[in-house]
Amino acid sequence: HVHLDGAIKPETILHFGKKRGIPLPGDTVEDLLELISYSEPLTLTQFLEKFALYMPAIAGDRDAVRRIAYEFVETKAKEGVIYVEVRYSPHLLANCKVHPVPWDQEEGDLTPDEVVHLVNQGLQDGERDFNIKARSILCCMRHMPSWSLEVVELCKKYQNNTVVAIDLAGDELVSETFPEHRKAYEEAERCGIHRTVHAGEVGPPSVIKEAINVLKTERIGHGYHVLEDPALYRELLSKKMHFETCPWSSILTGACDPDFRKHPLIQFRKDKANYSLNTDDPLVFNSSIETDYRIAKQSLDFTEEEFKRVNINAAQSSFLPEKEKKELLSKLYEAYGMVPNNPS
Ligand SMILES: O=c1[nH]cnc2c1ncn2[C@@H]1O[C@H](CO)[C@@H](O)[C@H]1O
Repeated sequence: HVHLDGAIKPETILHFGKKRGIPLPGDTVEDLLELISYSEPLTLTQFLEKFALYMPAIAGDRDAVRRIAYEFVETKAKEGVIYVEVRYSPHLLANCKVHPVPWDQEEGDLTPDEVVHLVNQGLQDGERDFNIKARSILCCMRHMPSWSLEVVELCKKYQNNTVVAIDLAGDELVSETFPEHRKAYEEAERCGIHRTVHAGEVGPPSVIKEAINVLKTERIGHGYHVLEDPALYRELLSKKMHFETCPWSSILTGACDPDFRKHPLIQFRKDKANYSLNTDDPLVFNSSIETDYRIAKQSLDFTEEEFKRVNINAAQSSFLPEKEKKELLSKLYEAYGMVPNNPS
């Protein structure tokens, strides 16, 4: 679980800000990070406002969009990741055929459709140069129901051309789930497009229930607040529902109590739930996968065995076609010194 637009290199933001004459809140990487990233809890809404500080430098520029995708793959390869599903909203990177045009940009000629094409190119160039596998997930935004039907159409158009799934991101407390989101997810299911939904990150268990029963989601983005509904939690445990958890993010967005002893991951681990460890928005959280692993190890007492189990869960719950999923699992079993087909 990682957002492309939350995983941009600060150097790249500075480069395009300068090149395009777009004012930024700082001239050096240090100054920029000082304002964009943070390390004490805010609310999810306050966190989401951070994107407005730097997205104008990237959105609407073809080179920038292709480059952030390419560099993303490079960063993940350096972190030792061998497979990643990166998510973003095509509309938030466009400046044409998108209403309203985001980030106070002037109208231009980069459409959401072309954004997906450019991200695909960047990801594919990255796959080739850095020798890992990258797929993408297109996000609907909670507050922008008018974009959702186009999002699912883009998923269809680019299905298996890096795009493997649809997501619903943004502030889950904004309102009830709009009918347009429901229609987009219905169409996704009909067309065999995988589905994940941000739910129970800061919202109540009812948002998770709706994601499952109405949006037919196959994974839950975050999902920490499932623990407030023990019956729902038991049901999801028995169904082996996958939770895409993001430890450091969960503290900085105010989703979870900053006291790690009370963290939902402790319960998930005890119950051997199906979950993964993820970064979410490493630019804004000034982090890498190392940060989240360190928290799991030092504050949540994770063992080597649990790390392995969690990554095998992640691969098993990935949105790859079966054959590629098997190949990914074999690589993990081999790296972890486990006997294939008989992971113990
Ligand atoms: O933790 C999160 N919860 C909900 N929405 C998020 C989170 N991180 C990022 N985004 C939202 O998803 C959009 C597409 O990538 C981002 O622009 C941001 O608005």
